[in-house]
Amino acid sequence: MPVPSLCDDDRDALLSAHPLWRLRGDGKAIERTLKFADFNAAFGFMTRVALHADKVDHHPEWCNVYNRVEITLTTHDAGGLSARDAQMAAFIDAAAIAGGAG
Ligand SMILES: C[C@H](O)[C@H](O)[C@H]1CNC2=NC(N)=NC(=O)C2=N1
Repeated sequence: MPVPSLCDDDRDALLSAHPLWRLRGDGKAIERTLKFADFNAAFGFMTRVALHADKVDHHPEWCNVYNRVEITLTTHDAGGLSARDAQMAAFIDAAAIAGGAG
């Protein structure tokens, strides 16, 4: 099902509200790298995000190496960024703080 993509102003607002995220070169995604104390903390964070992602049917692209988690958010159904990515970035930022991410 198609999802509306963000206009330029809404994309800029997303980046201002979530300064730890950077716009990917093609403008169609945002990225953040998080570092945790150890693998246990990183995987605990990923588990919380995964359960939430499945509940809201919006799934991150990510990579984990020990205590590092690299996350890309984009909306495939929009061909770029949508409000769903803003909502997911907010959830991830809160979960990152709770998980002690640096
Ligand atoms: C059918 C299902 O609702 C869709 O494919 C959902 C699943 N998860 C998704 N995740 C992301 N990141 N983008 C999507 O467009 C998307 N669409």
